[in-house]
Amino acid sequence: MQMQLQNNHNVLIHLDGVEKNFGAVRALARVSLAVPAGVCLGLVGHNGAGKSTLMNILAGTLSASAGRILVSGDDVSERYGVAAANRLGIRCVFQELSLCPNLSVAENARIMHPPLKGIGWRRRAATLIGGMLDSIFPGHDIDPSQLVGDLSIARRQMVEIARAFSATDTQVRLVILDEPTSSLDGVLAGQLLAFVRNFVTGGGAVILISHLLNEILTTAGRIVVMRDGGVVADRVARDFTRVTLVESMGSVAQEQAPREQRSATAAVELKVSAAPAVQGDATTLVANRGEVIGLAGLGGHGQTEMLVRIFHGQRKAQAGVTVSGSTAMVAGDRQADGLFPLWSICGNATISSLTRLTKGWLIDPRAEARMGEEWKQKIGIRTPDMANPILSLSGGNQQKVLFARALGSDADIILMDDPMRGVDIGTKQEVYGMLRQEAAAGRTFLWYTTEMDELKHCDRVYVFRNGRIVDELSGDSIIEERVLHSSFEAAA
Ligand SMILES: Nc1ncnc2c1ncn2[C@@H]1O[C@H](COP(=O)(O)OP(=O)(O)OP(=O)(O)O)[C@@H](O)[C@H]1O
Repeated sequence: MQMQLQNNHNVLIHLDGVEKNFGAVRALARVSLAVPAGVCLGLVGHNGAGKSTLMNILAGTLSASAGRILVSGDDVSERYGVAAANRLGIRCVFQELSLCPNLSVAENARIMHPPLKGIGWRRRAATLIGGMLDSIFPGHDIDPSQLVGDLSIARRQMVEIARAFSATDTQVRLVILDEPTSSLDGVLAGQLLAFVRNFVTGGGAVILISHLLNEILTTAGRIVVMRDGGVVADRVARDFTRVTLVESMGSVAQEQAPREQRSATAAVELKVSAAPAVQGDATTLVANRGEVIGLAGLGGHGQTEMLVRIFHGQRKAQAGVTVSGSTAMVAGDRQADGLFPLWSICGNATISSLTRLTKGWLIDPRAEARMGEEWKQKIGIRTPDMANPILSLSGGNQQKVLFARALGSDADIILMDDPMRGVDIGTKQEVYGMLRQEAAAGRTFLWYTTEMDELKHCDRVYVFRNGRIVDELSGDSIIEERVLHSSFEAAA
């Protein structure tokens, strides 16, 4: 099989028996992978399975501890790195976005394209990136002269993707997309996946990493499944169903039952009442004790601002916002708003519970470690030691820590800003169960999600458009068509 792959001219690059260790952690154990041209290769696996590590080796940003890298049958392991990958036309869109926030969109494009120099380079860089944004995301509203730091996380992700596909002197042959749609709403994700299908039809190669299995099943021609640092399946996509894919990842496919209706006789206790700053009519978002309230609509239409308004409303009076109880927030942009990058995993998980963990004037380190350990087990944080740095965790495991921080706190109201970004399917199912239990015990959740499937866990859903609430759905009316209809119709 391996010989076959090496001799196959269609194979762009071949990793053979690649290993990677981070201290005592074996991230990759003898992984072999052939990347063919003209194919979208789907790469799936649980959080911490080794997907990003493998892609970093392919992109040249990490070197393997052992194993070989073959290009057109030649062993290039000794001289492989970022420069070699660039020469080969291999690009990577990393999970943690890598744009410089203090530079404009065009200037960020220039960093990847040294040929854009001399008089007028800024204009040419703007034309290059603007053109690629138009091709991938028709109708986008990103101006190449905008500062990246001023863009929402979704727009940053779009720029990063467009930059990876744009070419000057080297033809783009392989683009690695590590959870590219994690911050995009359904419409933008659809545009990207359509572009990917076109790109591979034209002979390019894409490796698509995603925890959204529908994306993988509808876009990939071949699917590779990783588990615990190894490849456990590598087959044509049509050989998989959603159920067999989940099973090969080591999880059990559970049909998501819709949330049970709350009893009509349950006592109603208002926890949050809030109107968007630009609402302009009497519509108000209302959340009662024990309710799970969804915030939906196209990305960037005021949902995050609403959550932030409620979060601040608990601390400082704000017009149109009433909050009865304490709040905790699970941030959507974990890099910018969520994590303390220099702290340990345990420190990050327990920071919102310090009052409970303090003895006298000091934090009790044993109580803190106990709480960290408890959440490690409860939510499955994959690490040998909770005292390790937070950045030693895979992206999805970092996100689990943010959940642990909020759910482990005493807050009555949990605000969640698209909180399942990068979380694997097995963990998601456990978290949904936890949310139901916590809601039944009296906690209130306000949950902005870009995943339609998650709305069925909500009691009521508010659809946002242009910063305003344009629809309120409950029970059987929480269906995708209705959400999409409201998201678009209201614009007319
Ligand atoms: N810099 C690092 N230091 C220590 N351990 C690391 C480092 N980077 C990754 N690891 C470990 O390597 C393993 C694989 O991580 P990797 O990021 O490749 O997983 P992944 O499959 O991409 O997960 P996710 O779906 O959460 O993104 C994990 O156990 C992770 O904790």
